[in-house]
Amino acid sequence: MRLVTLTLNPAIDQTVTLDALTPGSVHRARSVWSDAGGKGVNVACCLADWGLAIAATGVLGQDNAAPFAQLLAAKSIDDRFVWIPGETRTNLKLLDASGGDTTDINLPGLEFGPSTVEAVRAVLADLTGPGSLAVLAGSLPRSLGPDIYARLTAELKRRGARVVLDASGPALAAALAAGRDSLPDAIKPNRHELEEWAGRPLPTLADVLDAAHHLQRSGIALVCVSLGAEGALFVSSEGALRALPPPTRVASTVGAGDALVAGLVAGLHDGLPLPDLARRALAFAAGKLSRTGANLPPRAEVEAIAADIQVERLG
Ligand SMILES: Nc1ncnc2c1ncn2[C@@H]1O[C@H](COP(=O)(O)OP(=O)(O)O)[C@@H](O)[C@H]1O
Ligand SMILES: O=P(O)(O)OC[C@H]1O[C@](O)(COP(=O)(O)O)[C@@H](O)[C@@H]1O
Repeated sequence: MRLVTLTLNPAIDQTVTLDALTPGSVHRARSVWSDAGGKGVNVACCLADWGLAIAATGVLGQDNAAPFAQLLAAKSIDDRFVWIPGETRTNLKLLDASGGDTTDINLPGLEFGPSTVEAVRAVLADLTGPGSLAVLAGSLPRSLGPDIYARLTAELKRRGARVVLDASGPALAAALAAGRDSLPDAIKPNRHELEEWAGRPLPTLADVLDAAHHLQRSGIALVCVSLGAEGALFVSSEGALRALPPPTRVASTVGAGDALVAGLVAGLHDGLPLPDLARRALAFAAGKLSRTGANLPPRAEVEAIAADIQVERLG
């Protein structure tokens, strides 16, 4: 199965560790480090660590290319990015050492026009066909309309590929408003993104489950809702279940959602039944949490984490 990820708005994640984050005051950082990332890049990194052959495409700036070129080469990811003049954005991640919380400041990113979109579409057309799987992930540059994921999903589906979508806001809403044949095969909103789509708060697990069921019945084969430290909920034709994260030493939560998506893809790749797929997804997230950057522990360690993950059937 050919696997490809798309990142239209990648980022260099600059993580700044502070003793404590106090808005409005001067901080002296304890440490700072940078990781080339962005949602599809991170998914590709985790899948490469797991041992799958993977291509990554999207749009990157030529002026700060080195960290991405090095990362993709180091992980043997097939680099199919479209490189354009300018700098890929840097996103700030403020890690508060007192409580362990991370505050994300995500910048808008490089803008580009229709000819760059055409170049990306051509790469996707070249990389996908019947049996392939594409992950479309992350925010969109401001120069693009919110229907880009909906259009790309429809094209990929027509070509016989499966689509996993990790998006938010209007881009997610547009993709979920498509006709049944053009819907993504799997989505992974977090609770907040699902609430935005639903247009109402979803305070209880039953509320989240209702919204996820609604989406699954509308034609999305697999709906996974990530719930941070509370784990994740999975709904497919096999039923609904919740998986609980194992006790984990958290080095960085940045990219945990992307690792979860990578675990879903690895599970879909192997045709796992829903409970095992959920365990694998949570194990990818837990494995990544123990490390900085989009890095997984060795495969045997991830498998051992998966074996211990508690899964409970819902409703
Ligand atoms: N603080 C945490 N403790 C344990 N597991 C976590 C924590 N934060 C995230 N996770 C794991 O990572 C997954 C994705 O995290 P989440 O924050 O929901 O994603 P996103 O970054 O997309 O919002 C969760 O489903 C959970 O398994
Ligand atoms: O594409 P967006 O939504 O702007 O998010 C980009 C950010 O999300 C990340 O991919 C991390 O995402 P998660 O923590 O949700 O897994 C970072 O690498 C990047 O800074």
